[in-house]
Amino acid sequence: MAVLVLLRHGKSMWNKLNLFTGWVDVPLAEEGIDEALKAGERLKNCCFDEVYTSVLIRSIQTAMISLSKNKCGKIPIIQHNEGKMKDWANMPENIPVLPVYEIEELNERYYGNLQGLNKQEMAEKFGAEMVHRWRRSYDINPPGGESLKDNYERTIPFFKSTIIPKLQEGKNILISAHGNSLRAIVKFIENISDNDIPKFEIPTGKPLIYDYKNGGFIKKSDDEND
Ligand SMILES: O=C(O)[C@@H](CO)OP(=O)(O)O
Repeated sequence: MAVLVLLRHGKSMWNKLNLFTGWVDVPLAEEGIDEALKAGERLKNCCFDEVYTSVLIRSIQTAMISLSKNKCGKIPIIQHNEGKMKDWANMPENIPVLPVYEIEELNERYYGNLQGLNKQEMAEKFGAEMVHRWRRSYDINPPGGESLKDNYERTIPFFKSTIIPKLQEGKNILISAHGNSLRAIVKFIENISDNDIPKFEIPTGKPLIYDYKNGGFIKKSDDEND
């Protein structure tokens, strides 16, 4: 058996300003740092074997800050291209490294022309229903951006080819990513339909914990022990 934890990054500076963010590399707000610490407290006894983030700083910060609370004694080390960084990346044998991989396929959906614009102002300009469809539907693209389906089609092949085999090996995995790349993963593992996915939201900084056994995912309740 293995454990999979999905953690949406804590509130970012642009979440606070209600701006469409997408691939803009915005850091956590103070509130988001606090959420990451609280998530770390909840996960402190979860002994991860590998950690995956997107390449965006808000997901990397959330992973590293939450791991600062971990009691399993491993040192999270962001892995770079071994070829170029081999000497630098080499850690002394006696350090229990927790490898952290930055993965582009885990990025937030690309919000195209909306990035940097205010969500409320866009609702006033284009209508609340239209903006809700851009934000939460499965196959409607925001102007110049990715639909959730596009996001799914880049995130799930990575999840199947890299994460599932690790879980099958019994490795405990933390994925620190974004509202929409994680909605894609939850859609896949919980088999949520295209019609139902618009109703599904993932709050910032609140871990979703699954046991993985016999090829299936069993969601754990918020207060269940690890
Ligand atoms: O703007 C974004 O990148 C995302 C997440 O903050 O927004 P939404 O939740 O509306 O998809």
